[in-house]
Amino acid sequence: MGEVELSLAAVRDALVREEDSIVFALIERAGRPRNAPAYAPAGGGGGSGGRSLAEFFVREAEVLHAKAGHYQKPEDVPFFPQDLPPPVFPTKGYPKVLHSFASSVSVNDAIWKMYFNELLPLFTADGDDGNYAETVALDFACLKALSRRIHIGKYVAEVKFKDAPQDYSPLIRAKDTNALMNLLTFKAVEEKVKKRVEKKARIFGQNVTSEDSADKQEGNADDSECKVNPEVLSKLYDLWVMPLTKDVEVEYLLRRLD
Ligand SMILES: C=C(O[C@@H]1C=C(C(=O)O)C=C[C@H]1O)C(=O)O
Repeated sequence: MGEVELSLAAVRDALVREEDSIVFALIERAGRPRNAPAYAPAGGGGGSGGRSLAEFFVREAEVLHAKAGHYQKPEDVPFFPQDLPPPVFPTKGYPKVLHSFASSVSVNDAIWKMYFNELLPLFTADGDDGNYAETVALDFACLKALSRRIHIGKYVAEVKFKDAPQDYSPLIRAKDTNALMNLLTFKAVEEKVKKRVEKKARIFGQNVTSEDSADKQEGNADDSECKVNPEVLSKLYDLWVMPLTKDVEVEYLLRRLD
């Protein structure tokens, strides 16, 4: 997010753009089999600290990204924030449109568990091709795209609060999590989001040849030919991405009047 003027339409546009990154990242990861050894804790020694290759990779990658100036914005949240180094180069700063605590709101632990325990088995084929280093780099791309999308929920919450402080403030003071959740939920929007990500998976994930029929170009490819099953995208959003985005919204709102 870079805009100073926030509107719900602009924030929703940002969420729509993130869908493309998520669908493409999943398509890329689905090009490899499960590769389970990349997720098994390593034996001691060898510099791994006993961690799995996946965890080792994300920790080391985040150190590099932090040095390059990443993780300054509230929607860019590291999975391992402890002891990250400061940027080595000057960063430009960003417009502060959120409450100052925004950067500390994180649901990355839940995203991490969901990704490795629930999602990976749904969209990767059983198997082991030995390409572990490539595999964990692709996992990092998936995790980053998911985390960014979900933490944009902070901006969604800020806009919703600004649009109706009289509705949100009493619920925030009463710490009424359920009522806040109901107030910020738009079921009709959620249904559209699910349909759209499913369609994106169908269109982005088809095999394109120079002889494609018009049908295929309109997204009517057979689902079994898609690189990621489109229903997995709809399920991912329904069960995890949207609920976690709303958890971010609630967590942000609960502290909005501090
Ligand atoms: C993000 C929003 O808040 C909620 C969460 C949604 C989502 O994660 O896509 C969609 C609608 C709302 O229930 C929104 O209103 O756009």
